[in-house]
Amino acid sequence: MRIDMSSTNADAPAGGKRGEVNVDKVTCDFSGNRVLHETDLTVQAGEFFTLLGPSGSGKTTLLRIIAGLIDFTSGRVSIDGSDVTRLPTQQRDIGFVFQNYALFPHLTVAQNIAFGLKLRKVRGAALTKRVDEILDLTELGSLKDRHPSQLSGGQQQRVALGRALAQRPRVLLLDEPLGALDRRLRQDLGSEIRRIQQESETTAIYVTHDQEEAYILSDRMGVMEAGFIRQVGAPREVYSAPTSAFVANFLGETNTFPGEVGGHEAGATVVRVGDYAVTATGQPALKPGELCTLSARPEQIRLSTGLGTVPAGFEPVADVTVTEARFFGQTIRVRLSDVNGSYLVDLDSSDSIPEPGAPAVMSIRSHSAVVLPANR
Ligand SMILES: Nc1ncnc2c1ncn2[C@@H]1O[C@H](COP(=O)(O)OP(=O)(O)OP(=O)(O)O)[C@@H](O)[C@H]1O
Repeated sequence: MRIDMSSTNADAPAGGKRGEVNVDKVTCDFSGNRVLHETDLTVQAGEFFTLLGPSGSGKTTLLRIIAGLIDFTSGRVSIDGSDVTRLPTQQRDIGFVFQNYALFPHLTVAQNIAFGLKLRKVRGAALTKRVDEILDLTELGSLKDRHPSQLSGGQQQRVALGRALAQRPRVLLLDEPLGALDRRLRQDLGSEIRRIQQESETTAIYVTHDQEEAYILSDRMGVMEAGFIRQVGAPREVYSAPTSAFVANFLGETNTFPGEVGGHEAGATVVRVGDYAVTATGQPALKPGELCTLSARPEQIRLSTGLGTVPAGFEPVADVTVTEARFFGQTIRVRLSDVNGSYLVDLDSSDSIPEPGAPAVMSIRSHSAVVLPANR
């Protein structure tokens, strides 16, 4: 279903979709503490962009600055090329969804959705048509006469989403909207949010600390730490090519090995780890002899019993000892260690389960590990 986007609200800029957001060198201080540092961000019109990061990294602050809810120290926010830095929230043409649904308890689902439209003087047939469109989009038609107290958490959040979209905002801002729901519902409603965003062609900026949610939903994501956006990219790109140890670790389990750059060949970086040499990607500017860290995801690593049994296409990186092996259904999760630290490898569930104390060789798929600057 395509939703009619013709609107009395701000129309699309000539020749394009609406809702491009630009954040330009935004700095924010609270009581003398800097919580955002000269932050730049561009979210394309129609894009689903996620701000992902640990608690306190500045995600909500940045979202609220885009919304116009916070006075910040310096910088500029624009939507569709117009500077909105000094424009009040209600004139920014923005929709919000928060963790606590904030529905009007005395109004039905349909009345909640109609509320903002009525404030904007939408009446009669136009009002009914738009409310029906939103009930279709959010698949709430059969619940339209219920009150919020008669709905599940997931249904209430769909009403909140519908209410936010009813006025065809240029940008939809969502702050941990699935935070109060259980895991299963989070996945289902996450997919729903993505579908609704795509069908309504609305730019979405979504805040979460849950990387799985970010993967499922996002066209691109920005990973935040301590008031900085550390890396921006498509989920797969950021997962497989992190540019810092923080991003590598925050986006999932990873193994790190202290190494030294051996040289560069054919666009790859050869890293020496102890007596071994591994072909990896990233950091072409590091010079031979410079210290670095090699980072590899558990699924990029194989275990073997000796050098003669390293699989084709893999390169040995460390001689280790098995410390623990556990069956996890789809995988066997093996913990290992050597003098440099501990590691994690996922084996296929059909592999044999290694015994604790057994020696093993870890090897990495060629060109799959990432080189990071040392100590980052
Ligand atoms: N009104 C405020 N006054 C003072 N400090 C604040 C205020 N709001 C946020 N902060 C601080 O700013 C920093 C960033 O907070 P923010 O809420 O943006 O983080 P977050 O990444 O969204 O975290 P969470 O996932 O826990 O919501 C934190 O250190 C927080 O304590």
